[in-house]
Amino acid sequence: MITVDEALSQLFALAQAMPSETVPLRDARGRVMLSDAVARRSQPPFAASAMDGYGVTAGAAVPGARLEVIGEAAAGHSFDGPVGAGQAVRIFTGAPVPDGVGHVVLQEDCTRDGPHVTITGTPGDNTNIRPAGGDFSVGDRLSAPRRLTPADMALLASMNIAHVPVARRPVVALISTGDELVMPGEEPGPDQIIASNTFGLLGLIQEVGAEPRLLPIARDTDASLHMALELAQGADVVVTIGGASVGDHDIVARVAEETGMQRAFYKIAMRPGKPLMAGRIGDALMLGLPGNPVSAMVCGHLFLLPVLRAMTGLPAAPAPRVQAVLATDVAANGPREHYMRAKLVDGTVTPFDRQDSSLLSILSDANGLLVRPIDDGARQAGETVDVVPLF
Ligand SMILES: Nc1nc2c(c(=O)[nH]1)N[C@H]1C(S)=C(S)[C@@H](COP(=O)(O)OP(=O)(O)OC[C@H]3O[C@@H](n4cnc5c(N)ncnc54)[C@H](O)[C@@H]3O)O[C@H]1N2
Ligand code: MOO
Repeated sequence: MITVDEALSQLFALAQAMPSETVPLRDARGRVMLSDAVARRSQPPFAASAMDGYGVTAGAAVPGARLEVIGEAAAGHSFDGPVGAGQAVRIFTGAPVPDGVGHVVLQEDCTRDGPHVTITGTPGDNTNIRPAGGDFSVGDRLSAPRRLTPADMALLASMNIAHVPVARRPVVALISTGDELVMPGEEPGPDQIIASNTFGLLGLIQEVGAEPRLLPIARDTDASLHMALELAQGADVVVTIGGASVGDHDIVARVAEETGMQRAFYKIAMRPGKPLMAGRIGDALMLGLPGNPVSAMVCGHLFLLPVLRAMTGLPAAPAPRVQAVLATDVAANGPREHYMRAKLVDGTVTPFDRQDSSLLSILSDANGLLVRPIDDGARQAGETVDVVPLF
């Protein structure tokens, strides 16, 4: 058995980088931008008013000043002439600030009478003027690689970038295996259960912006699994679920190898998730996940997602961890790294009492995996531990 870290390094070495494609900004949410975006303009492109009010010279922003209103500036409608001593311009939020204006006095601090305005309040030190380029300037960069957030999309739009070079979404073929499985909505026989892992993994794959391809459930026969693997051709990653262990019906490793899979490793010193296998099958990376529902999902978080991120150009890094304070004592750990389903609240982590790898209700309740290193001693409440946050 190899360690989780060793397995992850091998997976990163096996993972192929996705080619770049250009997408319209409207389709860029969640995609990984592959090269720096360079601002094509400054924002704001001109000194802009931050408030509705009156633009006056710097010296005129004093209580009692009475000024002649010589024009109006609104967003999209600038006032061209300069503004001098004794003059004011009616101005609105977002309008270019005319030459000569050093202060925008809030209209709440002004009283208008016909062609004049009197400052009746106290303007204060804030000029209410946003300097040109105060947000960003031409040539400023949004650095790549990065997974584009809604805020990034707004920033790119503001930089006048309409198309973005992004990594192609990795296509992930998902093959559940087992005679006992039926799809949700179907009528299971008395000895059957619903293929749940498929949907948990589908969600994880979607979460990182990859493209799941749900294949029919493969039955526990060579022919059925061969057919499923054939249908997976063209995918960038082939994920099988179940049939990875040592039972008579656990045929995935053998059949995949007959199909040309070159195995990189099999079995990890971890709990849950021990019978994980990986290799290459044709041009694709193959990940054979254990069938126990929680094992499959934990392997999804710890291996599949980091690999998909790396394939799209993000740094090859393990699942992010945070530190938390143990709420309860935990017993010494054994020779496998243990990822305990746990609840993380305000920096304090509590493992669930029941840790069986079949318990999806517990996994659904959990929002973190408490990491117990190999042969870690007993730990007391109050000690600091690592937690992999779940989503
Ligand atoms: N003698 C041994 N038995 C087992 C070992 C071992 O080392 N020696 N390892 C155990 C561990 S750990 C795990 S994990 C499981 C993994 O086994 P498989 O990958 O072969 O999975 P299956 O046997 O096919 O299924 C296990 C369990 O999960 C259910 N399952 C499978 N696929 C799905 C799915 N898509 N959705 C929902 N549930 C699924 C399946 O019905 C079984 O109940 O092996 C242990 N055994
Ligand atoms: O490793 Mo199994 O995944 O412990 O249930």
